[in-house]
Amino acid sequence: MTTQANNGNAGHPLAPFSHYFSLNNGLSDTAPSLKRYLSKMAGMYADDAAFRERLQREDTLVYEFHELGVPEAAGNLAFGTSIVYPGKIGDEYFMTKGHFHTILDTSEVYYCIGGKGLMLMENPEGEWDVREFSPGTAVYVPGRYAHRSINTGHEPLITFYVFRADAGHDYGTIETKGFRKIVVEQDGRPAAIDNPKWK
Ligand SMILES: O=P(O)(O)OC[C@H]1O[C@H](O)[C@H](O)[C@@H](O)[C@@H]1O
Ligand SMILES: [Fe+2]
Repeated sequence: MTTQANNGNAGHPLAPFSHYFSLNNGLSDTAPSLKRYLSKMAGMYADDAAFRERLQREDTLVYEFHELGVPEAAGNLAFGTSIVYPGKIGDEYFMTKGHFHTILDTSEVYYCIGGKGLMLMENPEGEWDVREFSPGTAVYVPGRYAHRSINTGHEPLITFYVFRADAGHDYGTIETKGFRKIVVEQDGRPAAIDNPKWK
């Protein structure tokens, strides 16, 4: 049985609820997913020519995620699944936009259900890291770290995430500066290299 989140009364405790996500494709059949198509990611990939060429052919679905609308109140947790599809723009793997949390100090956990990939992370102090996703691996994204999921495999990368519901998403910093590193295929393997566009 699946019951929906009670979206009202921010600041009041939610009633208990449960929700279904498929272990096969990460999707829920009881709530719509938010879909991010390639056209929403202009300027984010290093190879602008490859981006334009792909977009002319098709506005590909790069990733989608379930967001249940848990009120952004202190004490609540937001959770759901995220599915990044396999593909590349030039040599750079399909990925999420990535974001800092508006409340910079708030962390997040991702648990990989399917596929293969990396979590790319960096903080304002310039420290960065990549952690591998494979089914069964949980990745802890500490507070202060911007984070981007990257699919380095040939199947959808499916993760389940949980974070403080009032954390907020800061996309502007990544949209204007980018991540310090990008992940590209080199000699058939993923490699984190300096982002030529990083400002
Ligand atoms: O927000 P993006 O960087 O586009 O990534 C998409 C989504 O990925 C994960 O599922 C996060 O937990 C969500 O909070 C996020 O919105
Ligand atoms: Fe996040």
